[in-house]
Amino acid sequence: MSVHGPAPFAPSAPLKLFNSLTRQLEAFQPVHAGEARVYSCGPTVYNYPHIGNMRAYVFADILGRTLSFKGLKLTHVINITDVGHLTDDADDGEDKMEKMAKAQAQSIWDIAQHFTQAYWEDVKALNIRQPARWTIATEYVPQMIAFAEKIAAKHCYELDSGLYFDVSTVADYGRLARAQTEDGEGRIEAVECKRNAADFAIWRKTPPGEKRQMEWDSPWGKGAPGWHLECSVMSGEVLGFPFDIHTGGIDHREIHHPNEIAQNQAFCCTNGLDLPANSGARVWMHNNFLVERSGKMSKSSGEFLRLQLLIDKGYSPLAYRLMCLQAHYRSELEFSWDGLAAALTRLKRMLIAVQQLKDRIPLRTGEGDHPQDGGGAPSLAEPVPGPRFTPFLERFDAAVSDDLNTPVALTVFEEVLALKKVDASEKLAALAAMDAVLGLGLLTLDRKALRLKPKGVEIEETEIESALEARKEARAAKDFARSDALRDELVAKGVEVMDGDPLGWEWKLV
Ligand SMILES: Nc1ncnc2c1ncn2[C@@H]1O[C@H](COP(=O)(O)OP(=O)(O)OP(=O)(O)O)[C@@H](O)[C@H]1O
Ligand SMILES: [Zn+2]
Repeated sequence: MSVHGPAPFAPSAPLKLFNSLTRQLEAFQPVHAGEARVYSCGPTVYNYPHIGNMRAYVFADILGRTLSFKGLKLTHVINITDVGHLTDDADDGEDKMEKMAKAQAQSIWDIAQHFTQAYWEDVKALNIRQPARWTIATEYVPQMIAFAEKIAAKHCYELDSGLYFDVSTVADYGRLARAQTEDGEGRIEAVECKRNAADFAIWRKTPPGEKRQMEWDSPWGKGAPGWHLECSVMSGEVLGFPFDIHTGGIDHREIHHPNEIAQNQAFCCTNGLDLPANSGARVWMHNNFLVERSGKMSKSSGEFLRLQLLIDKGYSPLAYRLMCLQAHYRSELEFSWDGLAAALTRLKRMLIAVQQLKDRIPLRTGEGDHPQDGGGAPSLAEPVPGPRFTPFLERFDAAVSDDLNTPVALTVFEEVLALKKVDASEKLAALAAMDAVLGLGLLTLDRKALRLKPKGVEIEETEIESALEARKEARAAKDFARSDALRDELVAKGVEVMDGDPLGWEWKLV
């Protein structure tokens, strides 16, 4: 225990997470004491991610940050699916990657590389922390073959088109899917001779006489792994079964994750095949969809919203991050431009308040008015909020520990932001502790980052500043005709002048 100043806040609220497999909130119990091992289903890199896809990774990031906040050593893995995901999750249709490669007349490897990069750029722009490992599906094919070989005799059968998993060989198949609907699987039997409609290919053979761009030798002939096999293998390989938490979008509750679970049961079945003990992960978590008025945002539907479009229209990606945090991850979130604009305004208010607070903290040693710093410079890196902030941090902790209740956590953050007559350094420290979970980056964010220039606007910031300066002079000289003319000129160039803006933004691009 330190004798110098207050001890750092230690979150102690019990962490409860909603487990889709048991359909209840459960107290989080790490498999390995003091650790949290998390696997998130990554994108299929046949196209740009849309902002709905990115909601899944903002959610996984908040989960990871919360686990770190709770003092657990986090190992987070996100995969990149560059082979094997068919156009229909239920084992039907073409490989998404092959289809795109044909349409673009490019190699699958180039397509994969291009869209993986695009996804990583969005990850960065949204302040999503880098996972411990990105696992690329095509780098794990030998392990996939080994996994399939281990379960083949007891759980699989071979058809001309591939090696199929017999879902009747495991207990309680599809339990995860039934968590959402009781209507049964409702799948289309796409392949003749399957024993059960829900059976799925864990290895797809290359048809005779064909050559695929991505194919590997296997005991079942040349071919490619199935999408579900990939995630079972990469998660088990890197994190070890059972690991703590498996995440994905809510669509994965229907087919992808039930199939992963069936494979994991087959692979882990040392003591029978029961669920949830053999599902491979202790907790299965799913984020709900980002929807538009017309329905779920989907890549397959052609037109979709990319993060870049938001940026082109002048919205900081962090406004979208905040929009995600304003909803609970298990609620549907409807995207609207108005909603995004409101999130941006909220973010601006937060940022201005943080900046005003920072302005109150002297940066140099020896200025004497911060005795609690022991004479050193106030350190943003090692914040220690004093006891005044403990009740707030406790409420923040309770909110995020309550199945990641970010909407409530945000309001606690804003309450602290609004506190008057408190020590500025301590307040900043409390905000830093909370922002480490929210990931808005408010302590280091520059104002300019929130004043992005929409693509269509050609005016430069210096030009705006000098017009504003000239306008100030005109007003001082009571030349209101000139002041109005300057304002109108700016409006014509897409700049709205904000006279009397309490936040001091002065202008914004419209
Ligand atoms: N509209 C959405 N809102 C939230 N999460 C989504 C949405 N659509 C997909 N996801 C999730 O995004 C992640 C990445 O999905 P993936 O790249 O496999 O998309 P996809 O299934 O190919 O595309 P789509 O379903 O959009 O056509 C998955 O966890 C998926 O569940
Ligand atoms: Zn997956």
